[in-house]
Amino acid sequence: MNEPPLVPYSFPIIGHTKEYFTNTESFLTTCRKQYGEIFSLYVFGEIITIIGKEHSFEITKNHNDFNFFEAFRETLPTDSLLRRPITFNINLIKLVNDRFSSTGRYITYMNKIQDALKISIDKYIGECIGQKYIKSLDNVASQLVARNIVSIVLGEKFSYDDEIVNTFANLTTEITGLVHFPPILNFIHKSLHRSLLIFRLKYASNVYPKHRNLLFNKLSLIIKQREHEKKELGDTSADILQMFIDFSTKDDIVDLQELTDYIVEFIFISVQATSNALRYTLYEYGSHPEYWKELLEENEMISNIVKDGYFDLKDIDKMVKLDSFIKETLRYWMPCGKDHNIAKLGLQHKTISDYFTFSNGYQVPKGRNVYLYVSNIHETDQIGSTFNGFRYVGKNSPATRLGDDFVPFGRGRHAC
Ligand code: HEM
Repeated sequence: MNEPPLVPYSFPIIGHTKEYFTNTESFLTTCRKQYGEIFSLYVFGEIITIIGKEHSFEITKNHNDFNFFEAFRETLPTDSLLRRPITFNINLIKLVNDRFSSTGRYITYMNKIQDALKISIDKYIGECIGQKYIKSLDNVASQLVARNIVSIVLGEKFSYDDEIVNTFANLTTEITGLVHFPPILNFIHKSLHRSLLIFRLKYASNVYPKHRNLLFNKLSLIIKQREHEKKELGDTSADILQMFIDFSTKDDIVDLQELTDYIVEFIFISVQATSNALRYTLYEYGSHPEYWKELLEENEMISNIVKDGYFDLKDIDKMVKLDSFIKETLRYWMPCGKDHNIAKLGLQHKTISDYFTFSNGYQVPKGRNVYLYVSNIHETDQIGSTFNGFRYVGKNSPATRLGDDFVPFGRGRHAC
């Protein structure tokens, strides 16, 4: 019997490295024209498979054969750093589902978020009477998001603690900065690249120990304070930190190392993606003055009817133009970011069954890394595709609604 065909793979990337890194988009489009919706490349000693829009849903709908999460755990620096069992991630996801869904308790944090935003805006931007120059939007966006997360997770009091806000803001970027270099050692053996990453993270830089020690020390103080203030704390059911403390408590003793790891992991999942989304939205806003008037009018209209100075979810739902503008930004930029080298590929998956067979008969073997060709799925790779900030107005398609053609938050069982 004939073996079903494996996904065809093209020329080694090394021969085309310059083209690949200088103009990934046109390189991938050329490959797609040549090989179709599924093709593989030989990148730094490893074969990777790339899937365009026609077959992407087969992956996202077949999470039993393709495990995003395993790949996520294998590639996130936290896996090498923390080495926690799978229950650790399950607990974390349970907490996020319970506390952060828009229908659930998220509403409890709305005022905290707005207070934290006001502090950050005053501190990093201030009054804008004339024009202002923001030196690093990247820093400002991470500080804005980090302060919110600190306020929600550790409590409002800590949103004034700049040391802790800085750690929340910088931990992910500084660590991913350390691990972003091409896996050239794959040519010798795959495990060498991984070993080098772990070495760089753990021993060759003090970035991780510095942030971790700060978190550990602050958390031990918080735990001691909580012991004293037990009665005054009252109902802690909306308290995220308490949930992390409960996960880390055995026989009435809090394992502070484990608690610190929960906070580190939470920073990884929440801060960078959100501050990237904010930064990208501001870039698009800045470069499209034609939208300013309408977006401001919508905002002013809703701000004028807000009574106690805080927006609630209903007010925010009324900002349909802003929501559409954000969704269009995410379509262009996420989940990979236009500014990265391998910008157009994202949501890495790994085959976990012996073989995965696509509807066109092609197969990928076990262990193969598969990437979604996101700009193809989002159709931003099409000639003539233009940014249309109000594309989704009146379409009943909010930024949080996922679909086969909109994957910034992933798709399927492990979607954000
Ligand atoms: C604009 C902001 C964000 C973006 C674009 C984003 C994007 C993503 C993406 C692409 C995934 C992978 C989905 C997949 O496997 O298909 C993911 C997973 C996840 N995200 Fe987000 N995320 C954002 C904000 C957040 C925040 C603020 C939190 C926490 C409060 C969070 C918690 C999670 C968790 C727990 C997972 C893992 C889900 C699972 O494996 O079941 N994300 N996110």
